[in-house]
Amino acid sequence: MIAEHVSQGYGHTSVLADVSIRLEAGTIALLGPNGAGKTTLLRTLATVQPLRGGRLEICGQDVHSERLARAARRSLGYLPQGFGYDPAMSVFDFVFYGAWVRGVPRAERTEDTNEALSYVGLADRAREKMGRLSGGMRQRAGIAWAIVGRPAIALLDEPTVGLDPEQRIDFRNLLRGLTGTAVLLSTHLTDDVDAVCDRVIVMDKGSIIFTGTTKELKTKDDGGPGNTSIERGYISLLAQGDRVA
Ligand SMILES: Nc1ncnc2c1ncn2[C@@H]1O[C@H](COP(=O)(O)OP(=O)(O)OP(=O)(O)O)[C@@H](O)[C@H]1O
Repeated sequence: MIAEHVSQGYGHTSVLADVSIRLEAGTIALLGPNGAGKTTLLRTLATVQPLRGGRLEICGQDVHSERLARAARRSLGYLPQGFGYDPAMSVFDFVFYGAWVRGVPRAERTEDTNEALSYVGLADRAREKMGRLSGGMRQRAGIAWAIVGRPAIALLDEPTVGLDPEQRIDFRNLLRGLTGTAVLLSTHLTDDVDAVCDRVIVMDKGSIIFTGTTKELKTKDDGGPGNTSIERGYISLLAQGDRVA
């Protein structure tokens, strides 16, 4: 996926300005303070919100019309923050519905749903109602929704929010297994970044202020506030932005 000079907003408010990114197989963290524009960027890349400016290419196809966006969604798994679900729906039906939304061919939907449920360790809970799952299991069902049919790209908006430490470790192991998928993971938690991400994008005030490897982010550590090298590197980048502004 390639996004070039993308701008986005709501009504008269401009949120993203001149954002360019390239996603390839591997896990990329999207870090940024509240209101930086992470959700807006993920929604834009997921083609939920049409571009205001710039260009979006998904799997080699320039997505400049609703028809092309619909076709591109076949290659995209998008898990919104606090995703909605019908509590009375079974886990199987929830993920199966994800396959339908994505346009997975009818003949492959059941097998793909079972595969995604096995992947996230919920095969034995397939008949359970969504409303009866624990927070961690519900989040795993969300991941199954996002990866059913093995999309080339998975866009996950704060998937570790509300998970306890053990569930977060589980989640990281799941992500490590998603080889071949380009995963963009929005998070506030810098330990998630160190544990599973190859690359990091840092956003602030609607712009990208850093793109690089986790190792490169650590070199921004200036010994200031923060508990880990990544956290200090991240905080120092945000502070530099504030000094320039
Ligand atoms: N539907 C909307 N209508 C108007 N403004 C919005 C809407 N959604 C988001 N915004 C504004 O866009 C800006 C970016 O919000 P966004 O949710 O993309 O940031 P974020 O980095 O995901 O924040 P958080 O970490 O809190 O989820 C904020 O100023 C927000 O108030």
